[in-house]
Amino acid sequence: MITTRGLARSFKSGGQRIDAVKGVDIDVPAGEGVTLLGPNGAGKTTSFRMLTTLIRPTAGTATVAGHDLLADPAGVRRRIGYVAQGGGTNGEHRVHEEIELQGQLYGMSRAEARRRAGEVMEQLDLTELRKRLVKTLSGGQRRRLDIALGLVHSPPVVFLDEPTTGLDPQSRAALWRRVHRLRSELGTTVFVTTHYLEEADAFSDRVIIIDHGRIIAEGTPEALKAKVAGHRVEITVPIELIPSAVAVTERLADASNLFVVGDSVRFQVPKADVMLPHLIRALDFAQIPTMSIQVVQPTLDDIFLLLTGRSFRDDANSTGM
Ligand SMILES: Nc1ncnc2c1ncn2[C@@H]1O[C@H](COP(=O)(O)OP(=O)(O)OP(=O)(O)O)[C@@H](O)[C@H]1O
Repeated sequence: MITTRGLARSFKSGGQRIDAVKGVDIDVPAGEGVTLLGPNGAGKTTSFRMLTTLIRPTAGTATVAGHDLLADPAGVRRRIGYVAQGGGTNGEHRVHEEIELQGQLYGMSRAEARRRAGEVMEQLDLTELRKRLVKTLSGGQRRRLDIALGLVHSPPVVFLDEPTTGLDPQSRAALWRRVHRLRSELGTTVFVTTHYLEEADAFSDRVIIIDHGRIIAEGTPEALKAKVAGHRVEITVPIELIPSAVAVTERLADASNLFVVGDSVRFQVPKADVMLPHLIRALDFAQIPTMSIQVVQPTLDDIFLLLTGRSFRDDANSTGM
């Protein structure tokens, strides 16, 4: 459904060249739910804007829904739905009017647009809200409307750029459930961007991790996490004792991929239950008071840390997420 080869985009800004996307190869088969996961500025939106014909690539090729991105952008546009960050709805319209207008923009007759609006409102649980003014909708309801607008012309593939940003956890989970339903009932290919690791993990068939404009890993969430063998241990100590805690941990032969994240030392071990008693004794012996010791299953953050040396959360936090 989506194939790209060496897709790249640079921008010129203030006399500088910014290589936002540095040549990515992406393959998304029909019906798959794929997440493009990356920290702020990784190149997610730029990739989406290229694939939805809003900006031209500076290099590379792509086919989207059977149409060549460069040779036939109009063909691509007819076959895709794109739900941008923040959406673009008119607050003064009623929900059903907004969707019907969008349908007419895609060349439908009024009657056809009305029929399709009825269907997508049903699919996204908007029927009860059909008469409401858009400006009175909650954040979650508005995101559902944005998605309805992207689906009105029954595209086989839909691009959702950070669909859950700004929503509370409950609305986020509800939105994902609806997106899932669309996939299973209509077979729609769904390509999503997010910087929420847990959502990428829970809701994707496949995750593509992008960082500084390059794909650094991809696979099912399970396959990606399996690359981090064993358990991850995280010990929190007073910040001035971090170097001593690192030294103690490094002496434990089976600890690997050791990183300092904030006031904690994070590392992997093949078997946490075997090494924890040794670790506790060693920290005690070195007179390092531990505030907490956690043993957790690896997450996608561990993969990111392993590949980049940075914690995904720290990256996201440092840019105000
Ligand atoms: N029009 C533009 N002009 C100059 N630089 C741009 C432009 N659009 C994007 N960039 C830069 O390209 C890089 C990638 O941006 P992009 O918006 O694709 O990232 P993102 O992964 O979507 O980030 P976020 O999660 O914050 O939305 C960033 O360094 C950004 O500042």
